[in-house]
Amino acid sequence: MADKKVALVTGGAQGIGEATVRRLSADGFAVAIADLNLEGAQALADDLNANGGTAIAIKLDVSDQAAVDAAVDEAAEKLGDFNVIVNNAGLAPTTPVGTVTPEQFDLVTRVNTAGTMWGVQAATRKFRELGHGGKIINATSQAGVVGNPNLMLYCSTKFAIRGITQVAARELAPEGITVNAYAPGIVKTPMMMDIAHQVAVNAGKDDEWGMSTFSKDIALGRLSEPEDVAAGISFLAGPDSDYITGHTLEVDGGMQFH
Ligand SMILES: NC(=O)C1=CN([C@@H]2O[C@H](COP(=O)(O)OP(=O)(O)OC[C@H]3O[C@@H](n4cnc5c(N)ncnc54)[C@H](O)[C@@H]3O)[C@@H](O)[C@H]2O)C=CC1
Ligand SMILES: CC(=O)C(C)=O
Repeated sequence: MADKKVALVTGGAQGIGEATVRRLSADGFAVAIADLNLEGAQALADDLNANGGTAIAIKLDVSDQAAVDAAVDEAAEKLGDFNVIVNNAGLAPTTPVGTVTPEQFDLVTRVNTAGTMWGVQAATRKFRELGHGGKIINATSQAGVVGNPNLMLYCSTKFAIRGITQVAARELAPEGITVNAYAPGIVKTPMMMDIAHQVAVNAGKDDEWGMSTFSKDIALGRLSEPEDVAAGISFLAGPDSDYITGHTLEVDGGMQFH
């Protein structure tokens, strides 16, 4: 048995994933950073290992089911246990109605929806092998709770991820496995900068204007830092959330109330 609990974070090399890796490491987890961007993941692992943490980097494309299985196996073998998966990797192209192509549909659905499903299945298999429960945490979005203009394809995957979360939560509860999701709002990451840029280009405006169009509905009056979301994920990964499953934690500064 490892002396630290073990978490794997997909898309962990930048943005919300990086903040989550840093937060879970500070919480005492050994962390596997699984990302398409191996160089970024390795640099982050090196930084954590040099500062008292325990981390490994794994090159992973979450749309490849066998690769997700192998990443979970590698994390468990090298870090000595497996307790939490954060299915965080995702793609968010701007797709006004009329612009989605079959190729784009396949790519985004394979990464966001299938990638999450492969993560849920791989973690479940590993928890069963190890003979203990665990925590599965999936990235949805405020755009998985309400439809967002210009994000039809992305929204379809983020709504689907809430469905995956609820089904898995009901099925896996008897095995001591909880399954929850987090729904960030507008977070200052490379993904969000790209969306704001695209919206600005379409309107003939600058990036600052593009980002400001997203901030007007936030009750708390500021955009989200990646660390705000990581704090919510830390709660879902830790013991204080043991009696919560099938839930979507909206970490969005109050973008919608229902
Ligand atoms: N930034 C935001 O405002 C919001 C983000 N989210 C969700 O949070 C999650 C993280 O978002 P950000 O940090 O903003 O994204 P980001 O684009 O800044 O970072 C994503 C990371 O995932 C990796 N990645 C991309 N495709 C991958 C694949 N096929 N396999 C493995 N790794 C892959 C990238 O290399 C990158 O390191 C995503 O699921 C996103 O949909 C949800 C709501 C708002
Ligand atoms: C990227 C995203 O999830 C938004 C804009 O809600």
